[in-house]
Amino acid sequence: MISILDEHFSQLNNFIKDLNPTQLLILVDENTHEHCLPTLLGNLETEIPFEIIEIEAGEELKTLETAAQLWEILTEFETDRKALMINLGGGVITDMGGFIASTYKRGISFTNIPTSLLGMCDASIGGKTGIDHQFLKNIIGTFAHPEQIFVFPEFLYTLPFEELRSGFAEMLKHGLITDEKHWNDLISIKELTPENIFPFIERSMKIKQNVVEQDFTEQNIRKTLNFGHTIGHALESLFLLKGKPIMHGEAVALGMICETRISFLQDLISEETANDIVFNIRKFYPQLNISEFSLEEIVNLMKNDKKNSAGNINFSLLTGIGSSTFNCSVSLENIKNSLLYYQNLP
Ligand SMILES: NC(=O)c1ccc[n+]([C@@H]2O[C@H](COP(=O)([O-])OP(=O)(O)OC[C@H]3O[C@@H](n4cnc5c(N)ncnc54)[C@H](O)[C@@H]3O)[C@@H](O)[C@H]2O)c1
Ligand SMILES: O=C(O)C(=O)C[C@@H](O)[C@H](O)[C@H](O)COP(=O)(O)O
Ligand SMILES: [Zn+2]
Repeated sequence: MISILDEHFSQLNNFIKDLNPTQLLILVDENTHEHCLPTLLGNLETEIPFEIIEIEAGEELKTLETAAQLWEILTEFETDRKALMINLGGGVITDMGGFIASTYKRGISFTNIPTSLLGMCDASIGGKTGIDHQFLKNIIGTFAHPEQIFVFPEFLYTLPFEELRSGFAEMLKHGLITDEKHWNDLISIKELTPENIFPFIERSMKIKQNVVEQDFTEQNIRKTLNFGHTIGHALESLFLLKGKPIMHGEAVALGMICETRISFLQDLISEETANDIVFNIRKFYPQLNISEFSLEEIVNLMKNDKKNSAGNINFSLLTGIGSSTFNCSVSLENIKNSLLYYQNLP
């Protein structure tokens, strides 16, 4: 269940009262510690003992090493199975915290309080938890639902602009795969500010929740939520590997441009529609230089995509603005063409 928090965080307080956990473990990174934790603690009304666990911010820390440290901290705290983990942060914190909670002692309860736009519209919802390993995105993880998700949109006021723009890419994806009106509303935004985005956050959350409810473990339709990620994740991994990490949303925007082009090359959409989509994505995202990466490196990483089966790289593609399909096999030629197309965009 998703609740939009009131100014006193009453829904969260009631939830904790009803659950009555033995301990609260509040996971934050350095930025959410500074910008979001004071608001949470100022509103928390409970006698239940709590511990704050802070990790450094960034995708580079979404690793097995950090996970091991967190499991160790829980054993030091003598955390039992009736504890509640509260993940207060962006997608890195909710992915990592959900993974720790769902594996420690075979699973303790956790709840997500997303603080980034990407977290609110996407990462906190749907129960995909995980960490990266050997630079492969989310390659180790679980499907585990948070008890509840509590959203406080005002947290976005301290989020840096580039992070807001990163989250906006997943919102654009939601429009492209299921809802033309949502897409049109989003591309009409002139300037990416929290106020301009607020009216559309709930729609994105609902789109994600609705898809997940139909296919929690990603056997079919949930794969559409991965549009832009086959190429996006491969490039995100490569940038990470080279020590120049890009934001997840930037990678998704890049991936959506390439995979929109592939949707055209596969005769699923017209060139006019593809160009229109690419034009609108590019209004928000600067071009990334991917010329240092070879096709072979990119395709090798795609071989680890979780949508693949029997050695086939499966893409989720667009069949229009607001409609999509999945399990599409794409020739190496078309993958290459889409990357060259991106590289040569004016
Ligand atoms: N599980 C899923 O379904 C899912 C969906 C999409 C993305 N993801 C994952 O989510 C991650 C990306 O999430 P993200 O973009 O939120 O990254 P993030 O968690 O690294 O947060 C981005 C940055 O913003 C800071 N921050 C967060 N909230 C803030 C606030 N209110 N004020 C100031 N600073 C704040 C963070 O400290 C961090 O530096 C990736 O690892 C991606 O793979 C998971
Ligand atoms: O929830 C989903 O399903 C998604 O695909 C949402 C994506 O935006 C998200 O980045 C997700 O973490 C990707 O999952 P993965 O299985 O490709 O690692
Ligand atoms: Zn994503």
